[in-house]
Amino acid sequence: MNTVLSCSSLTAGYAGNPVVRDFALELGEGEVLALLGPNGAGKTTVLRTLAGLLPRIGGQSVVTGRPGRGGSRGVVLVPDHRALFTTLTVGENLLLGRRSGGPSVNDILGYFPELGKRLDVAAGKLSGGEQQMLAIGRALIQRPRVLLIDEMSMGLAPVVVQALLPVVRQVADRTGAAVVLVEQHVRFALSVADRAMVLVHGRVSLSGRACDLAADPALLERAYLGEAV
Ligand SMILES: Nc1ncnc2c1ncn2[C@@H]1O[C@H](COP(=O)(O)OP(=O)(O)OP(=O)(O)O)[C@@H](O)[C@H]1O
Repeated sequence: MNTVLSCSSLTAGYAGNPVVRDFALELGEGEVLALLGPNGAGKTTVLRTLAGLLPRIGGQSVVTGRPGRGGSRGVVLVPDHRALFTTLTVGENLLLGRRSGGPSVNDILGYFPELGKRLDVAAGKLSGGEQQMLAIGRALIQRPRVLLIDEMSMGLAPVVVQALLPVVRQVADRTGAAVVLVEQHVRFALSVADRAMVLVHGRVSLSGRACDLAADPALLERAYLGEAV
């Protein structure tokens, strides 16, 4: 499998103060990683650092493969607050992310047909689930090499999350993007991910195949508590 994202000895944090230490990750084409862990563990800090929004304190983070067309180095982050232009329409929000030679608005509607009926509606008037679709759609139209999704379920009913997560799997399978998914709905996340990591107090306490972690809730619980596993 071609490696898309590789980082090693990554130290991440704020104003030179480390929050995450010695983080290492290698992700291949079309691979989905669930990055799990309790509140304050450093998951968002990892995503923001991988996206280049937060300067690295130390270590390496490299994206390989075809040159990225969206965001820094082809890495696109969908933040937990979604960061939509609420007064612009769905169509306008999508077009703002469009890159020449990249996917069209219609391509994106293939993932989210519901948005097709709402193209002229202001993003701020959409339901929470529709807003999340739009946030992911706006990331996809940038044709990410690496797609980082932070707490896609924030404020959404579990049934909505259950409907949205399979799209993440489809995106990875169809476009070859490597995906890092930060998600509090652990079971749902593990059901679409290939691999998973548990981060506690800025360090990885468990890493393995998603199916193995899903099959061993006691192991996951120990990892969340930061116990040796
Ligand atoms: N802008 C900031 N400046 C300084 N410290 C910050 C900043 N943002 C986050 N932190 C600290 O970094 C640590 C990790 O936060 P982070 O948001 O990465 O955790 P998280 O695992 O994503 O948590 P949650 O699941 O609650 O979103 C916390 O102690 C937090 O207080």
